[in-house]
Amino acid sequence: MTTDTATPSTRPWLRIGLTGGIGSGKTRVADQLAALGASVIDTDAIAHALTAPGGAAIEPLRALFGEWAIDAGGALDRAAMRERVFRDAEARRRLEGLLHPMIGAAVQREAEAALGWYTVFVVPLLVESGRWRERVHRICVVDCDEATQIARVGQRSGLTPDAVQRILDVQAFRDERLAAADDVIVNDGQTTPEQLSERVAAQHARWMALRDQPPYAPGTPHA
Ligand SMILES: CC(C)(COP(=O)(O)OP(=O)(O)OC[C@H]1O[C@@H](n2cnc3c(N)ncnc32)[C@H](O)[C@@H]1O)[C@@H](O)C(=O)NCCC(=O)NCCS
Ligand SMILES: Nc1ncnc2c1ncn2[C@@H]1O[C@H](COP(=O)(O)OP(=O)(O)OP(=O)(O)O)[C@@H](O)[C@H]1O
Repeated sequence: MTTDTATPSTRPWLRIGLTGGIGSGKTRVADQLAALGASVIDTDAIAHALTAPGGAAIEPLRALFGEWAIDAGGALDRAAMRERVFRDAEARRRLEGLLHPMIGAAVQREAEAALGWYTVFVVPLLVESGRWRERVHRICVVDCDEATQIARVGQRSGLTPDAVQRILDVQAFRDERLAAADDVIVNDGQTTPEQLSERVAAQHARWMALRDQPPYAPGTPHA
C-alpha cells in the first residue's frame, strides 16, 4: 500500500464521521478541514439541495405531506416543516423515511468521487442512526454545551430558545455522543474562533499521520 502524501488520495483512504448537536460548530470545523485538503461530504448540505426548488425530493414531499410543505418558490417550506416535525415524531419519521435514503445515495456518489487527503462525512444524526460506526474509521464529535448551542442557533437563525430546545430534545445527549467518539473537538462557550482553528489544525495533523498507518483502528469500514 502506498504511503505517498505528496498529493491527495484518489482512493477512499481514511474515513471520518463528523458529528455534533445542532449549532455545535460542525460546519465551521468541516469548512476548515476542507481548506486543509480533506474531502467533505455534508449530509445537511445534501438535504438542502434535495429540497431546493426543482430538487429530487420536492415532488415526493408534496405527495407525502401536501401543498403546505412546499413554499411559493417551489422549495421545501423549512420553517413550516421544522414547526411540524420537531413537535410530531410520526411526521419526523415520515420525513426522514423519505429523505434519508435519498441522502444516503448522494453520499455514496460523492464518496466515490472524493479526492482529498481523507474523507469527512458530516452527519448530524450519526450517533442516533447507529449505521455509521462500521462505515467510518473514526467518529469525531464537535462538543458543545446546550446553552451555547441555543445561543448560537438563536443568533444565526433567529430561532427561539424553545424552538432550539425541541430540536435538542430529539437529538442524542451530549454524553451519548462523547461515549461514541474516537476524537473530540471542543467548541463550547469558552472556545474562541482562533482556539477552534488551532484544535481543528491539530486534529487534521493527527489524521494525516493516521492515514499513513492503515488499518486506522478502531472502526472497520466497508470498501
Ligand atoms: C426539518 C427541516 C426542514 C428544518 O430545516 P432547517 O433549515 O431549520 O434546518 P437544517 O436542515 O439546516 O438542519 C439544521 C440542524 O437541525 C438538526 N436536524 C435536522 N433534521 C433533524 C432530524 N431529523 N432530527 C434531529 N435533528 C435534526 C441537525 O442538527 C441539523 O444540523 C430540515 O432539518 C430537514 O429537512 N430535516 C430532515 C432531514 C434530516 O434528517 N437532516 C439531518 C441530516 S441528514
Ligand atoms: N467558537 C465559536 N465562536 C463563535 N461563534 C461560533 C463558534 N463556533 C461556531 N460559531 C457560530 O455558531 C453557529 C453554528 O455553527 P455551525 O453552523 O458551524 O454549527 P453546526 O453544528 O453546523 O450547526 P447546525 O447543526 O445547525 O447545522 C454559526 O453561526 C457559527 O459561525
